[in-house]
Amino acid sequence: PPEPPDEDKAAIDRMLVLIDERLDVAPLVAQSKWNSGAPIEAPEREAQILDQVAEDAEAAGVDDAFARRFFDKQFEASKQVQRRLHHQWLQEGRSTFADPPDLAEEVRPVLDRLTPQLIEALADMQRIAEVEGAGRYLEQRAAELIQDDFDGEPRDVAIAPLRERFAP
Ligand SMILES: C=C(O[C@@H]1C=C(C(=O)O)C=C[C@H]1O)C(=O)O
Repeated sequence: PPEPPDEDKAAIDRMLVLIDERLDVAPLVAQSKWNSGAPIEAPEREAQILDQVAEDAEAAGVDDAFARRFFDKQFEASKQVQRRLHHQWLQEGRSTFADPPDLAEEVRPVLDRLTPQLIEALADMQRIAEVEGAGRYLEQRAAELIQDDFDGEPRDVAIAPLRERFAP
């Protein structure tokens, strides 16, 4: 079957690695919220990120609805990891963590640094979605580059907006 050009494969890999990096932050968020008792859902924080996304997406030529849906799914994947971990810790009767990361000072800035990189990667994905073989390559590499924690469910959620857009 046809494969995308090397350059497009590299761009897909970059996107998948960024998704994985973002998912890797979720356990830190979960730890800090476990200690503070802050809710997993932070709608005003999501809205703030989406405002930034709308601006940056326009500048990068990324379709606004695509960018919004993509980030919504990254939030959902992160919250899924957080909920699973809190559930696990509750079952274990875990007490608070000795040295949790600070959400505002340490954890959210990591996510904020990933946001513009993800938008650049989205601009590539928007173009590559039409390339023959891109969907197949995406599927294959997602399994290799993104963590399969919690039966790979957060991974599936995170890549759904790409899957929907990519040609098989
Ligand atoms: C990551 C957090 O938890 C949730 C997920 C978010 C995200 O993935 O960016 C944002 C807000 C919260 O709904 C957070 O509170 O920062």
